Amino acid sequence: MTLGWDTVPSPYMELSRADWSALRADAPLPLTAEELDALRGLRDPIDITEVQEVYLPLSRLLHLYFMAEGRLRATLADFLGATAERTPFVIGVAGSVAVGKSTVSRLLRTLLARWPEHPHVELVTTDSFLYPNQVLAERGLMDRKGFPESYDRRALLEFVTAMKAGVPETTVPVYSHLHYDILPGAEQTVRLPDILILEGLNVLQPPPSGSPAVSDFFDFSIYLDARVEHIREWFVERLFALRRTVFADERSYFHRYSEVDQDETAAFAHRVWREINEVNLVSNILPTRARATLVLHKDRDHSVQRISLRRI
Ligand SMILES: Nc1ncnc2c1ncn2[C@@H]1O[C@H](COP(=O)(O)OP(=O)(O)O)[C@@H](O)[C@H]1O
Ligand SMILES: CC(C)(COP(=O)(O)O)[C@@H](O)C(=O)NCCC(=O)O
Repeated sequence: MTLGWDTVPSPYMELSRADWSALRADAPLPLTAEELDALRGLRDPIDITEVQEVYLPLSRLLHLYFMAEGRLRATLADFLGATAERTPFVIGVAGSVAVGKSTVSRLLRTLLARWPEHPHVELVTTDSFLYPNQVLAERGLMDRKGFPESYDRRALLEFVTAMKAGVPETTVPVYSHLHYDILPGAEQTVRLPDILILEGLNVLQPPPSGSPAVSDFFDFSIYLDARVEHIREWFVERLFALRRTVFADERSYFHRYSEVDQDETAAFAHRVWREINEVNLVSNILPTRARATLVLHKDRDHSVQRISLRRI
């Protein structure tokens, strides 16, 4: 295991997949292949071996951090002569469009809820805090969906603050990928969890000067990383898969792309990637990778081959 300095001092320890997978120890596999199928995102090839070798060690590490955080809270309560407050353990999951954040977040939600303590786990995605298309259009941001300025950052910050302050129940808006917009009047109820997973492109974004960052509330954060060329391939392949499935629905914002030919679909996919998602990745998302507690580096076949873990 290479836990020492390489050539340049780094805040991270680098682990190979083999070293990391040994750290599963005896953590049991609490998931069937059928359950994994139900969690898998479109075209994500994740299988049970990947869960055993990559995500069970992660679940074990998160469990240790979660328990340690509980002890730290008890210590603070002792100091204050008070009883420990019920505060969720907050995990951020960041990374590019199409890198597989939703699969990893849903998988973690299931694995963590099956710990011996049966914690209540809530998963919230930051698309809930995107401005509705009407507001984005008024501000000239329709081609900037997913960029930091396309989110109601104040509302997102208020939500995480409320969670950490122990507010028993709160609601957040609902974003529909089918409609490509916030659904008017719809809301997701979030009951105060033991663990909150907050997933989104920009969850590790530094704050605009003078205000706190969402990530200030994280107890642990995960950045899902891959080479830009590979993510582009995944994005384009996924768009072709969406064309055969979701876009075929007449209510889909992108319905017309289920009817145009392959070349037009390919041109559209490459344009959206090049002009929106790659620009956002390179200018806003990648620079936040260095802020994560853990970085999972995915290969072209989506398997995680290297893990960077922040020293403490
Ligand atoms: N245009 C779309 N129509 C329907 N579903 C979509 C569309 N774009 C993305 N999705 C789905 O939304 C989820 C989030 O996608 P994305 O933000 O790219 O993150 P990631 O791929 O990292 O999970 C994925 O499950 C994806 O399949
Ligand atoms: C909805 C998204 C901004 C992701 O939002 P997140 O939950 O990561 O905040 C993204 O999936 C998206 O739709 N981007 C717009 C460009 C595109 O259609 O790929």
